[in-house]
Amino acid sequence: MIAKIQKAYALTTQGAKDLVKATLWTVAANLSLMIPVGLLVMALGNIISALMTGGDPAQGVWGLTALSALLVAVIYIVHWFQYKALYIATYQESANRRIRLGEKLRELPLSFFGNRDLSDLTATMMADCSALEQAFSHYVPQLWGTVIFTVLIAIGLLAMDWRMGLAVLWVVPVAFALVLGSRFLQDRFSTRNFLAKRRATDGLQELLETVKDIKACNQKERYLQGLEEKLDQAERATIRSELVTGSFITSAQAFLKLGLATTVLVGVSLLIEGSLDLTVFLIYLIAASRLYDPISLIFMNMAAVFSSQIRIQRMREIEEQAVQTGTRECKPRNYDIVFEHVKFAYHEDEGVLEDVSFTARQGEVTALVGPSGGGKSTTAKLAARFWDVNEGRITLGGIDISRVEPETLLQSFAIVFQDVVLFRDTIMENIRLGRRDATDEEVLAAAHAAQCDSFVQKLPEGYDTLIGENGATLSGGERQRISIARALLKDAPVILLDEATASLDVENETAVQAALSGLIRDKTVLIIAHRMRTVMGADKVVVISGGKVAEIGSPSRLLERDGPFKHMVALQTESQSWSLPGDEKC
Ligand SMILES: Nc1ncnc2c1ncn2[C@@H]1O[C@H](COP(=O)(O)OP(=O)(O)OP(=O)(O)O)[C@@H](O)[C@H]1O
Repeated sequence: MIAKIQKAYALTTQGAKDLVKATLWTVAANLSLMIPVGLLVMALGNIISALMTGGDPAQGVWGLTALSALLVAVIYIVHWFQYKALYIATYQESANRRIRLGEKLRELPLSFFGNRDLSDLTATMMADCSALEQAFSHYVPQLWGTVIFTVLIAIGLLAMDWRMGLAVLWVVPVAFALVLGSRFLQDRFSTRNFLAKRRATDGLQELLETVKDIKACNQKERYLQGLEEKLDQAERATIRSELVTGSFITSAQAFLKLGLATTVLVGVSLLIEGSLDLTVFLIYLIAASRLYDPISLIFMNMAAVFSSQIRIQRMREIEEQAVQTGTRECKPRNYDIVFEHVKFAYHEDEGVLEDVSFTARQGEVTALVGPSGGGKSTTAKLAARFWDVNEGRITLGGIDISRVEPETLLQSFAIVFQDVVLFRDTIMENIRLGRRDATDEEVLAAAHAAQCDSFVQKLPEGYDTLIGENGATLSGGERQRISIARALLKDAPVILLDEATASLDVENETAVQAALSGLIRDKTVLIIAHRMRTVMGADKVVVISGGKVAEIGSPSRLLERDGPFKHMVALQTESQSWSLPGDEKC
């Protein structure tokens, strides 16, 4: 049963067990709320029998008061346990769910992120987790707890007097049928509502991320119009969904109240007939007045649980994604990277690389060059197993990298991308990301070698200065120097440089290149370069064009041929002499 609950609600084993516990405590809490009804019936029974027999109606009042005090304590204790089981366990599960999701995301291949909208993923991590937290602390255990409680009470009512039991209970299955029968409609409208809201949130996030470009293109009005439309759609979808759910739930709740009328009618006729005791009648009247409220609550909880299904489904989708696996030991005989007939596509039928074969040797700089969109970055990222190849294989020192667990493999790589990611932390900690256990002295030495000193010294607290989100307060060149410092600190045997010095001015570029030459000694260096100046010092050039290897050789050998490399060099030399129209006059 635990396994089924776990699957149905995307919970951990402990979460499923806690859910059962919370449900049982909810049953106990609901049953404990019937204690006052029992006490009331006892008190009324005493008074009625005293009045009928001419005795003292106040007789036994102290005993009843003492019993009431005891039972209030019982109610309190039961509710305290219910609270603990409901909330503390749920929040614990919610924390576990977030950690589990985070762990899962860490293990997922980048292909997963390429196919998913990142704001949608953030929403799953934040909004879906919070909504499920609410569902599991409020709705699900309450729902099942109240269902079990209702069944128990119904059995009791039918057993005591089946005629009165039926008079109270006949409305329950009809009202349930109304809510369950409308589930299809409720699901449909709540899914539409969910998707419309998600589109509006995505639109809003996109606006915030691209506000600079929208303003620069003077498209503010057009963009805001689109966003307004999305917000309107979300509003309409919410109203429709609430209307559909509300109509069915309220109708079912109103229908339940008919039971009170039938209880009175049947009870009074049975009393007149003389086949029903007055105390029993009172018990049914009180029971009917207390029973319908929890059932109404069941209907509301059912609607909330139905609308949580889409979130549970999304959570399950992520949890069931296949992860990249492999051995946790990687001892290559050297650090040569060999591409053997590699074929790769990000999406089916959209091939990016086709039969790519080359070797990047340890101790050499291998430059990947070629036209934009040709597949250079893809090639470099495949070497670090960011994705798995579709055909062929890539080896590191003879080991097929698809057999090595990605995190283990990445220990051998230091990577400097074009788009540097920085965290809202001090510069010191941003550099330490290269090697968590590095001492302050080692971090400072790496920063110095990457030419960070010149701009860090101008910051108010030097290396302890906090930088804004993704280093928004730093220039492109400064961000790149921090990224190079990270790579220097990591000091890994394989280095991937994606146009690492692209954002630097000539002075800094020369200095950083000097630092990089120290870093790359005896290592396998795969560099993606757009500027031919960077490439000329490489040992080998691999020209990748249209996803295929167009040429391989040393820069000097390739320059002797009349191939694509020579053509690219000629084009770039030509473009260097290009100037803005009118410059000549200055
Ligand atoms: N994450 C991705 N998902 C889908 N397609 C992608 C992804 N990254 C790149 N592509 C596509 O793969 C092709 C090769 O891209 P890649 O970035 O490897 O080229 P590149 O030679 O490095 O280009 P550039 O010099 O402009 O950086 C392009 O058509 C690109 O649109």
